[in-house]
Amino acid sequence: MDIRFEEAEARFEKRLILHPLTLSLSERRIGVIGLNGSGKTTFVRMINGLVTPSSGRVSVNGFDTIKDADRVRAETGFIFQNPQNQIILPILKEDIALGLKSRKLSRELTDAAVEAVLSRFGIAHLADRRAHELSGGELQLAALASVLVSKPGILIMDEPTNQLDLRNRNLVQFTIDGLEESVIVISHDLDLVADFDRLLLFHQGRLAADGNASDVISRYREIAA
Ligand SMILES: Nc1ncnc2c1ncn2[C@@H]1O[C@H](COP(=O)(O)OP(=O)(O)OP(=O)(O)O)[C@@H](O)[C@H]1O
Repeated sequence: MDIRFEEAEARFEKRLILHPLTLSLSERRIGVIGLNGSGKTTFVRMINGLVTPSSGRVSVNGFDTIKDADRVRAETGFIFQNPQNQIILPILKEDIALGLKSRKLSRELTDAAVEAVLSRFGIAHLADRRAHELSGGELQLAALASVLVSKPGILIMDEPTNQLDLRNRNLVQFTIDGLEESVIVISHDLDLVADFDRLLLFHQGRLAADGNASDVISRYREIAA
């Protein structure tokens, strides 16, 4: 994974939301923390091109998020804060197959890929269930399957343990820990990111700390106090 921000800033209308930022990301597990409204979601949305820089540049594995938007979307899977918004078709296996549509695979290969990704997350038994019948934790795993079926190398997750009970939260943590893909996770759940390779702390639209987890979490505790 090679993500680069070069003096990249984000504005909504004229308001500066993310101050010009220059950094490179290559670690396998990166956490993004900070107070509500500090700019975390805006930052991760700049990585997959959902938010484009109003000046400066963002690139993912050498692809510019504006000029090569399609390539950037293919490299980065995005799991939104509410996984129910991620699942479009009512039946889970059909929704997951949707992620493979652009590949124009045969029915057999599509079915095999869907089965494989559902098994990977231990939810093959939910293949024929309706998405709205799933529990929060099952839905979170289903959202992971629906994104990873198209094999993006980078996974971005916005508060993946939000609203989950302890068991499902642990399940999601265990799943993240076992992923071979690079992951960038926004979380207010500090235990989730405490052993990540690198943490970024945002505060008032600026990168306030960047480094190993214990140092950055300490800084966050000072800011929040
Ligand atoms: N589409 C938008 N239009 C205008 N302002 C926006 C938009 N999206 C976000 N903002 C503003 O940008 C700032 C940063 O928002 P952002 O969602 O990036 O914060 P966050 O750190 O992810 O917050 P939270 O922890 O509450 O999810 C906030 O003041 C927010 O109101």
